[in-house]
Amino acid sequence: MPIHEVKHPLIQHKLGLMRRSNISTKNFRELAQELGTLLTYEVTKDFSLQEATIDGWAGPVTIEQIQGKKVTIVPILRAGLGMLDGVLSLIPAARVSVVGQIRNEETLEASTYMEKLVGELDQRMALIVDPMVATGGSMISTIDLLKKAGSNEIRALVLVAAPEGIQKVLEAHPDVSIYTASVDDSLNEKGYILPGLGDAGDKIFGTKQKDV
Ligand SMILES: O=P(O)(O)OC[C@H]1O[C@H](OP(=O)(O)OP(=O)(O)O)[C@H](O)[C@@H]1O
Ligand SMILES: O=c1cc[nH]c(=O)[nH]1
Ligand SMILES: [Mg+2]
Repeated sequence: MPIHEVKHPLIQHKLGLMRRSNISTKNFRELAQELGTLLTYEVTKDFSLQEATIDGWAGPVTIEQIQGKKVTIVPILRAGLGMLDGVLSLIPAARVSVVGQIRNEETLEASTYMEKLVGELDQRMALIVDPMVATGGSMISTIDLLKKAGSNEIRALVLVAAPEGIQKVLEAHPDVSIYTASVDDSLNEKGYILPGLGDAGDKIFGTKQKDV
């Protein structure tokens, strides 16, 4: 299924806390990382296990391991950095491919300003992280460039997604699965998600808090 709205109580509780209008930068940042971790738990649920026999304290023991699963985490700058450490806490050996996308606040079009990808993308699952899918432009542009560079297995972890953006992403890339803490209601006239979180980048980095 390409869209997974993860209804785990911890995820819903923490997302609810992030929606408070008076939340501090510190608290917003902590919750974004924690949700990054919890969504990673969900997105890795179908990773396959292989048996291996190791030396245990009482002799040989058969254990199960995730083997041969290469992953690259792809934070979309800036706001995706706010979830990166949370994802890395569960997949510490993952390589990180950084993509910078900035949305023009007038036209709402995304443009790429940075692209630093790891090698062997055709052999890795790419996990894109960004708190928001609003119009979907930043996500589509990121998936486009990953595919051009060789990615063939892509999943996205987001905190809040608008129905309009989900539809656009899945029309453009039906093979990509999106894991989100919430499918929200709509976009406002400025392209912000309702009820949403406000401007996620500004809240994570402590830059200007504007009314959206
Ligand atoms: O779905 P879209 O309409 O493209 O909007 C979503 C994008 O907007 C935000 O980034 P922004 O461009 O504000 O950059 P920032 O992370 O540096 O604040 C957000 O983090 C997404 O990347
Ligand atoms: O609601 C939104 C939409 C785009 N970017 C954000 O940070 N928030
Ligand atoms: Mg922003």
